[in-house]
Amino acid sequence: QLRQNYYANTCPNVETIVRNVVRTKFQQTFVTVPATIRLFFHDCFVQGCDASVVIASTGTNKAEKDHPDNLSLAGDGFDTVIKAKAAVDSVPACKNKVSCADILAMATRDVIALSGGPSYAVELGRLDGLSSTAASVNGKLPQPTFNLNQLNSMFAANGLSQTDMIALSAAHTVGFSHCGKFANRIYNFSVQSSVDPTLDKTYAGQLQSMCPRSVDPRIAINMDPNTPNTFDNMYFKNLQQGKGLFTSDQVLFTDRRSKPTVNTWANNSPAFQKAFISAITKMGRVGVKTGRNGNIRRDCGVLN
Ligand code: HEM
Ligand SMILES: [Ca+2]
Ligand SMILES: [Ca+2]
Repeated sequence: QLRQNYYANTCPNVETIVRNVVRTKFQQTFVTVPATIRLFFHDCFVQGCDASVVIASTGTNKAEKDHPDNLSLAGDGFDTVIKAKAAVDSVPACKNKVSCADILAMATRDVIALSGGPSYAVELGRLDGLSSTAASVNGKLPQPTFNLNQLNSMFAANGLSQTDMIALSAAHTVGFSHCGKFANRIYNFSVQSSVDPTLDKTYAGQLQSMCPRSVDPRIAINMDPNTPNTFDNMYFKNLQQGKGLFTSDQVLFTDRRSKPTVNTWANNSPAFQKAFISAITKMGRVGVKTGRNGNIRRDCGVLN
């Protein structure tokens, strides 16, 4: 059972310590923001929010982070967790008292606020997981080609509603995507149309020029063409204009079941923020480890 102020007696300043590290890192590079948010998402959807995604592979174990779906997780998310853990552990009373899973949850809350998103109280009390395997990632993370039914069923498997799924998808209001993740929408889409007809034509042209056919696979582009560095409700306004980058983004507007929610949040930022806080708080409860199912990792990248 998670709760706010979980560390009030063991490490009362933990939230300040983490926030200071995250702020410094944010000032060094904006990528800290999207990298940390996505890391939290990929952690929670595989074996629950237990920092299993942070574990490094060893000679005998291929860890989650080396599964194809996680190879594009930006290093700055991992770095944020490692640095915050070091700062927490440098306080004697706090040493080995705060889980890596909770540090990731706090850092995610902090980067969202730093980039203009809503501030919220974060629930704590997760233990770190005891295993991490690439095989366990199979089928657990959504693909950019997913339709609404596929998105809904994968989020429902984690106790999240369609409304939660739409709110959480708005995390694509910050950050980057590699060209290969949406190339199918701008080249050879179908027999009828080489470009996905749900994509705005001008935007499709811009995507083609930023991502030519044989582009260097390392090239990444902003997912929000308007406010890439602000955590705002622009994501929904973009969808209304056919500027959703992935099929899984644009479908939220093209499917009549989710369109009303997109329209509401495009016009009402406070309503979006409220829904986002509720959804990310729920996501933070997925598969939480307690008792003998977890521990406090000494090194976030290595199982104790
Ligand atoms: C709804 C289904 C989702 C799909 C299909 C999806 C898919 C993707 C893909 C393909 C990328 C680009 C990765 C790359 O090429 O580097 C991406 C990036 C990102 N995703 Fe999602 N995602 C989904 C939901 C979410 C959720 C729920 C969150 C967090 C709450 C999230 C946060 C992010 C962030 C912040 C980035 C940018 C990462 C960076 O710049 O390093 N996504 N997502
Ligand atoms: Ca996990
Ligand atoms: Ca934005």
